[in-house]
Amino acid sequence: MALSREALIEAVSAQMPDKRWKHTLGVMETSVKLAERYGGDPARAETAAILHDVAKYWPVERMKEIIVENGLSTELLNYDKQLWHAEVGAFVAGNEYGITDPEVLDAIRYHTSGRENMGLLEKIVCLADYIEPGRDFPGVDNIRKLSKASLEEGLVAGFDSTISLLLQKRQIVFPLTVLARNDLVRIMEDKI
Ligand SMILES: Nc1ncnc2c1ncn2[C@@H]1O[C@H](COP(=O)(O)OP(=O)(O)O)[C@@H](O)[C@H]1O
Repeated sequence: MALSREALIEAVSAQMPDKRWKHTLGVMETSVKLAERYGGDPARAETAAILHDVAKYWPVERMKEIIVENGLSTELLNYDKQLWHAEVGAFVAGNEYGITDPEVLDAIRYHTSGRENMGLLEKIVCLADYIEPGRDFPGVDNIRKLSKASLEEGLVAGFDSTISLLLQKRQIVFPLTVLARNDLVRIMEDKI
C-alpha cells in the first residue's frame, strides 16, 4: 500500500545522514519547480525525488544481493558501485514503499545514469539532482542557466560534466550515460 507523503518522508529520511537528506529536500524542491516549468506532474516528480537516494547508504553487499536475487540489471555490477543505488532504489520504492507508477520508478532507476529515450519525469529528477540549490561543483551555474532554456540543454551539460570528470580521472564510464547524452544532443539538433 502506498504511504502518505509525510510517512514516506519520515521513512526515507531515516535511512540517510542529515546532509544527504538536505540534498534530497533540494532535489524535491527543484523537481517540483522543473515539473511546473516543463509540464510535468509536480506531485509525481516530488515522490520520485523523495525516494531517489533511498538506497544510497545501504551496504554494498545488500545492494548486490538485491540486484542478483531479483534479476535486476546485473550489467551494473561491472561498473562503479556508486551507480547501484539507483537501480536498488527503484526496486525498494516498488517493494517496500508501494510505488506502482512506472514513470516514478523509472525516474528513480535512471536518476544517476540517464538512458536513451528518457521520459519527462526521468529528465526532471536527473536534472534536479545536478542543480538542486545545495550543489556546488565547477560548472553547476552554467547547468542551472541552461536548465532555464530546456531540460535537454541542462541535462546534456550535466552529463558532459560527469563524463568529462570520469575521463579526467581515467575512470570507466557506464555507457548508458553516453547513450543518454547522444540521444539528447540528437533531439536538440532536430529542433534547430
Ligand atoms: N556513467 C557513469 N559512469 C560511471 N560513474 C558514473 C556515471 N554517472 C555517474 N557516475 C558516478 O556515480 C556517482 C554518483 O552519482 P550521483 O548519484 O549523481 O551522485 P551524488 O548524488 O552522490 O553526487 C558519481 O560519483 C558519478 O561520478
